[in-house]
Amino acid sequence: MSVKLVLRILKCLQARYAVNLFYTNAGCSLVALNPFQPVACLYSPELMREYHVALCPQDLKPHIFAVAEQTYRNVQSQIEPVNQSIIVSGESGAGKTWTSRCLMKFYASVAASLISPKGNETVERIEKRVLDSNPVMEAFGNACTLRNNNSSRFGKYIQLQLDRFHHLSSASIQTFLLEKTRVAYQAPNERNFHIFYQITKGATAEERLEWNLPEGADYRWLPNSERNLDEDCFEVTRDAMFHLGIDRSTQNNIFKVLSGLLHLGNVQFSNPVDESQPCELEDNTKDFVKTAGDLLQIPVEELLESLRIRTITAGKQQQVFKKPCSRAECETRRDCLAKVIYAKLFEWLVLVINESIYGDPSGWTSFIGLLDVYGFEAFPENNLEQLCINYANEKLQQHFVAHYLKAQQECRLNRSSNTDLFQTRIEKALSNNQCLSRNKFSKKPNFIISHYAGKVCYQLAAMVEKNKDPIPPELVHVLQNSKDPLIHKLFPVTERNQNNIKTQSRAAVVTVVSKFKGSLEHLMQILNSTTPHYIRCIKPNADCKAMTFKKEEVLSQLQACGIVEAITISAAGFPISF
Ligand SMILES: Nc1ncnc2c1ncn2[C@@H]1O[C@H](COP(=O)(O)OP(=O)(O)OP(=O)(O)O)[C@@H](O)[C@H]1O
Repeated sequence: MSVKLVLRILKCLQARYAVNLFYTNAGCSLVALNPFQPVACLYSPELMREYHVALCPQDLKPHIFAVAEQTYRNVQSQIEPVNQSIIVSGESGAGKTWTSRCLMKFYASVAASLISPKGNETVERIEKRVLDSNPVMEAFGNACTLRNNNSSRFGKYIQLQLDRFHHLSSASIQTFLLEKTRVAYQAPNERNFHIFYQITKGATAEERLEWNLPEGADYRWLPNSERNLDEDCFEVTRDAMFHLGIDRSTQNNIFKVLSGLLHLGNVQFSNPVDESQPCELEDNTKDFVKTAGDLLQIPVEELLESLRIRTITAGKQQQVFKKPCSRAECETRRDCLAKVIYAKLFEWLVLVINESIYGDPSGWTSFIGLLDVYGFEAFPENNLEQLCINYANEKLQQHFVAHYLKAQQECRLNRSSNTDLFQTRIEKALSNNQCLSRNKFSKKPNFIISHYAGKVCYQLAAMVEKNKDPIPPELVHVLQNSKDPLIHKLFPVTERNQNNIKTQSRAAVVTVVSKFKGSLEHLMQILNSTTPHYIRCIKPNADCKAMTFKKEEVLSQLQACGIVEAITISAAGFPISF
């Protein structure tokens, strides 16, 4: 592509940014530069109205409301495909969540139903419930990272469903790939999910007593809690949960379980003197395991056994042996227990939110889908998470290219049982694929994929294990036996696994990739049946500073979101409108 054109695009974006023009049309996409400061009236109700009543919203300044209004009018026009989707993409901190929230507010305002759902004024309006899903999902699914104080650690697709009068009648939410490892591990200078800080900072004296959270107590899984963020506001989360139908007693139950996880994180093991014995508990952590057991309503002996002892069934007689776990295994089990509880809790919350905003399909005739998806990622070390994210980006880019430029790209991913075999299978499956290579100079097993946005080297170590995401059956068993009503609901005893640890361990493993691929394919089917609109969020500088535009950083993002590539493929190039 011509260097001149790239420079022209950059110059244009920079000039506009300098005079507070954050949105620019680039052909079929809207480029959204993050202002990193509040901009007066940029999202006011008056401005929403202006775009809503405009004769031709596209003639007004480029804005996300112009995209939103155009999308809404497409639905009203009833021209096939009636259903619409807005794909909001960009790297961490670029402004996807902010943009999605503003789009939801726009639709909650312009597509507000004239009467309350079910004709009952006391029932919370659907628009409010849809908006209330944001603080709840953000409290449980967002965290402060090096790149963004309020980073979404999951992908989200929300479908706003409209009735035949084009009023918002219901909605549904689908989430992808929650970064559950964060519960038990936070990178230096990063934090755990916001909700943990909200409960430790915002609980009342009475709740502190009940949840066993004394003021100023230290938790290993709660780093950097001295940093106070706007996102630490517990009351907002609680109110939103309440409006979504999660009553105070269930909330109490949730927070108690979360406190149990914090105590679990403080449990430390030490090697036993006699190796045939289970690991010992470090002296200063004995109280933590007891409190964790109390809060999770699991007898402490059972909890300790599930963390320290593996059950093996062997021989013709199917004899059951018990083998003490090593210290590292105990720690992995402790972390796994926390992750599995948190992931199930998040899944359950999404289910509750969906129930609260659900509408019978006979009540809606069209929809507008908003996809807030993590952008292309390339770190010094990349693993399964990046592979999944970049695979999703490949799919979306393919969709973008196919939709506008009718070109094709392919990138494949398989699963296997161990690192070497996996490497061999990848190489075999893709032997004729020029997009695959390997860093032969690295001692670590790896493979490189040439994505549309650049090459990424993936480390194979632990990838296969991460993909299987194994949960020791003893942990499932102990959770199924918990007396806590919420945990009981999250881990029901099914007929298949009742009292049968062996069956659980042999149960078909649904890998992370196969699950992710399945939901992605489902999503792509939906997107393919809609008219797509693209909003490409760009982070003008990595330091999140206002009024700072770094050309190289913007350029690499334009490349990563495919705008530069799209212009390259398109001989004509995209028009840029001011
Ligand atoms: N339009 C905007 N106006 C003012 N500030 C903004 C705007 N968009 C984003 N920001 C600022 O940038 C921060 C990061 O934005 P946001 O959380 O939406 O990023 P993101 O792309 O969703 O990141 P992640 O992928 O990590 O979740 C916000 O917390 C906010 O401070």
